[in-house]
Amino acid sequence: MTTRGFPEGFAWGVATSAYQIEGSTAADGRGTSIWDTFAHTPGRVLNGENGDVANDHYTRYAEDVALMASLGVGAYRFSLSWPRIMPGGTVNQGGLDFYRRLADTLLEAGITPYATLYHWDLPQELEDAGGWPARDTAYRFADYAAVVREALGDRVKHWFTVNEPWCSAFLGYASGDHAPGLRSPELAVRAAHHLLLAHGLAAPVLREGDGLAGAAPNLYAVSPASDSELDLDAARRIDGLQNRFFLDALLRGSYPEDVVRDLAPFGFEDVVQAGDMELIGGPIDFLGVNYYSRHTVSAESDGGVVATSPFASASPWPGASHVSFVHGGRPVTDMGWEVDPGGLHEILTRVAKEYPSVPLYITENGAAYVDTVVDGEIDDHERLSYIEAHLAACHDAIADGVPLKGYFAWSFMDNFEWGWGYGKRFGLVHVDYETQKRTPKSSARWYGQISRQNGLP
Ligand SMILES: N=[N+]=NCCCCNC(=O)[C@@H]1[C@H]2[C@H](O)[C@@H](O)[C@H](O)[C@@H](CO)[C@@H]12
Repeated sequence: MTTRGFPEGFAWGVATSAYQIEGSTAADGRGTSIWDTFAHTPGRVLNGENGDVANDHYTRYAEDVALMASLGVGAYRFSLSWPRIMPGGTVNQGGLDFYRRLADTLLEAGITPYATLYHWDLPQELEDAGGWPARDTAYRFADYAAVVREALGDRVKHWFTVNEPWCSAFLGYASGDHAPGLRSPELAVRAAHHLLLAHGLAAPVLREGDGLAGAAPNLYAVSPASDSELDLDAARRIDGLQNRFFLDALLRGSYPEDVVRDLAPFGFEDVVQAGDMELIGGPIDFLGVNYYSRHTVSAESDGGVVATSPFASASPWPGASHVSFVHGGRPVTDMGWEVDPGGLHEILTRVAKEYPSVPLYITENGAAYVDTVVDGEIDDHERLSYIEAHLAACHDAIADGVPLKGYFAWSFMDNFEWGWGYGKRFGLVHVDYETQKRTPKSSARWYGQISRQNGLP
């Protein structure tokens, strides 16, 4: 019974990424990625875990697609492994064949494929040549996009260029929490621009013919801890670095002046070259929004950071290291992230109101909670409630005029949670890593029902 229906054709999906689920990291010509290197570096990932096997999705993809179909979801957002497709800069048909098989299996099951080209697994040889701080990497990404478009464009029509460029740039090159694990704000600001330039160069390639493309930034609602001038400025800085830097560039083709000013001490002025912003702000068919939580910030001096790995990190906030993240008094998930569905409504209505109109997808939303298996069943009511509350916020946003076209739950199944390894479970489907057994949690069955009826009770 649906009392809160969603628009006809709304895409109900689940999402994953290559390094987090595929495994088979040396199969069929795959090259090394920066996450292979990072995860195999002692002290970088909790318990020394890595993606060598992960969910063994590379060999079990048909089983996983059948499970998706049985649940009733209609769309699947996955990522392509750049080092599987272009190891050493050369086209690897063995890697492309896997994604041809995966796309064909999805289409046969009536599931629409949405492919992300970059979900953090940069080929190691490109990192060795300078990584995202090096401008040339953006041009290598455009070459990769052309190969992908040519090989898979007959099967895949929906493309996301880069996933969460904020994470790749600031967790990868400033805090060191993510691969390649560097701690240089100067490199991070260069990486942020070149990830957006990569998007700007690749989007026109992916949009040729009947291709549709966008990017998938991670956006947060941001609140000051108080209405003091210092806290208001702290919130401005974090909102600028986290949200407006990416939204302004992608949707207006310019960077916010206050953020450019805050980043000037790190050499940001020298990174942007003539023509870059026209490319970055070029036409897209939709924008993905990854939303998880709200930041509540105060102007403390401890440079507090919402941890993304269990190891000590530097600040991922160049120009705002004096900021501290405070608890807003809301329930938190197993990641320590506050549950705030109102923040999703806030972000969606803000993008719709303040930026040029563009169709939106929720490309990631979900929650990690500790799951307990009882008699082979997992009753993950907290995760189900989290998703239900955020879907209600989506429904309200649509009613308020937001052109929201779909929602992808993060994640289809438990997977490798970056610096935390396998201990943080986001999946609608439970994975027993000893046996690779998949078990739908109560949230999976519930979400499949919502998908089939295209609405909430
Ligand atoms: N300071 N600080 N900040 C902490 C912010 C970390 C933000 N992490 C994400 O948004 C990642 C996104 C990713 O696409 C997916 O691959 C991850 O599995 C999920 C769950 O973690 C989310």
